[in-house]
Amino acid sequence: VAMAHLAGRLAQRWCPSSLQVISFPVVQLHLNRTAMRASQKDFENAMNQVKLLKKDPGNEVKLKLYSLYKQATEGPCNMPKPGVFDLINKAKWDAWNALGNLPKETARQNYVDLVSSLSSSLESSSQVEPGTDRKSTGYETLMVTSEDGITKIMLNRPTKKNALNVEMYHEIMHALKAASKDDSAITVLTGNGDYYSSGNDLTNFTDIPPGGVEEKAKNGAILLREFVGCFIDFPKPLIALVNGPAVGISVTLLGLFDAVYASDRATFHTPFSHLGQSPEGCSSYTFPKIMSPAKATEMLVFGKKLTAGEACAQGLVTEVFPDSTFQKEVWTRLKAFAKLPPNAMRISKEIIRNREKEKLHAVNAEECSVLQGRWLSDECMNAVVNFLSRKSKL
Ligand SMILES: CCCCCCCCCC/C=C\CC(=O)SCCNC(=O)CCNC(=O)[C@H](O)C(C)(C)COP(=O)(O)OP(=O)(O)OC[C@H]1O[C@@H](n2cnc3c(N)ncnc32)[C@H](O)[C@@H]1OP(=O)(O)O
Repeated sequence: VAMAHLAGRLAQRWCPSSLQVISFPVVQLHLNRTAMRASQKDFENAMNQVKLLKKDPGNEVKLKLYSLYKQATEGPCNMPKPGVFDLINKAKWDAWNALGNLPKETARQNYVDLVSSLSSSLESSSQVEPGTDRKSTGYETLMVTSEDGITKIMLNRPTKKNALNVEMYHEIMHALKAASKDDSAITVLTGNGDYYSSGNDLTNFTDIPPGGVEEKAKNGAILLREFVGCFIDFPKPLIALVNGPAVGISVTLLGLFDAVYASDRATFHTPFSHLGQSPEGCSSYTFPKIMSPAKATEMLVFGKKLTAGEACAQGLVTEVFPDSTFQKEVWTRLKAFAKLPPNAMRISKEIIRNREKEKLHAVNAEECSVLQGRWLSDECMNAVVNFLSRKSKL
């Protein structure tokens, strides 16, 4: 009740038609002109574009804009944390602080990318006919952009370390289906902020439907099976850019990608036993094949966390880059890949992957059915309650 009350107060303060939160970084603009680099002009243009947005992009996006602006202009957050009752400033502080040591240049680039995706999605969503699926143009939990033959799907809940809530599962499926049909040659999945993803959002376990926990677990297994199925069936080269730590399902899915590039800040952690759960994303099959059964056991059963270098040595990661040059180096490479003949790439992927597809779907079905049982276990319920009560979320 207290949380709902706080959320209500927050919404009331942030829902006026003006872009209250957005206007904050704009009026506080103090550009350090000596530190200008190539993208400074894009950054300034993006700030101007923000002022011209016709639709309110929502609080989550406004916080993101705010935090990227602060990171890009001032660097990592070193302000004292506002008190718990100073809701707006605390939310802003949290968003900024969540960016950790993200380099100023990357923050500036992310700000520009975010504004560009907002401008196109909010403009075109105002043109769609009534009844058209809004998610084909605007996403709540993702930033999807397409240029230079590359569709980029960016997980965009940085203040929650890009944890996958139910909406995000649906939006990723939607974005993958759209990417499989668009005219891009390759598709990239990455994370916004300091994390790639912290895996399944543990609050997914909290809203219990009238049918009780059994119904919840059954629906979860159906959703998970469909979600992983989209990765198994994805027809174009699918590349993960692991920009920071990855946990749980965001790690296991990597076995279904065609290439995995990682920053040296990334770590790979699948604490399934700690959570009373079991492997998914076909990892019970792909990981032993990729890295040997014993190494897979260390990760999937004992929850050993790997560094990017270790994950690369074990074949889960294709190549590791220093964080400071990660974005520049991988995007140069991806742009070159995207110029290759797209049909040849599809066909080559098909011949590499297709003979495994049936097996992967069978593994996926089995893993989901086992997990459905795990979600009802005391071990799992206790682990979720422990995480959520860590900061009095329950
Ligand atoms: C039964 C129905 C299910 C329906 C769904 C079906 C599909 C499920 C399929 C997959 C099942 C499981 C696979 C997995 O992915 S298991 C792995 C789950 N993830 C975790 O256990 C990670 C939990 N998070 C953490 O341990 C830490 O947050 C962190 C990632 C190590 C970061 O620590 P930090 O100290 O740097 O930051 P922190 O303050 O904790 O986090 C910032 C805010 O983000 C929230 N948050 C982070 N991760 C999650 C998460 N996975 N779920 C929910 N919330 C998360 C965190 O609570 C903070 O929020 P706030 O600022 O306090 O509000």
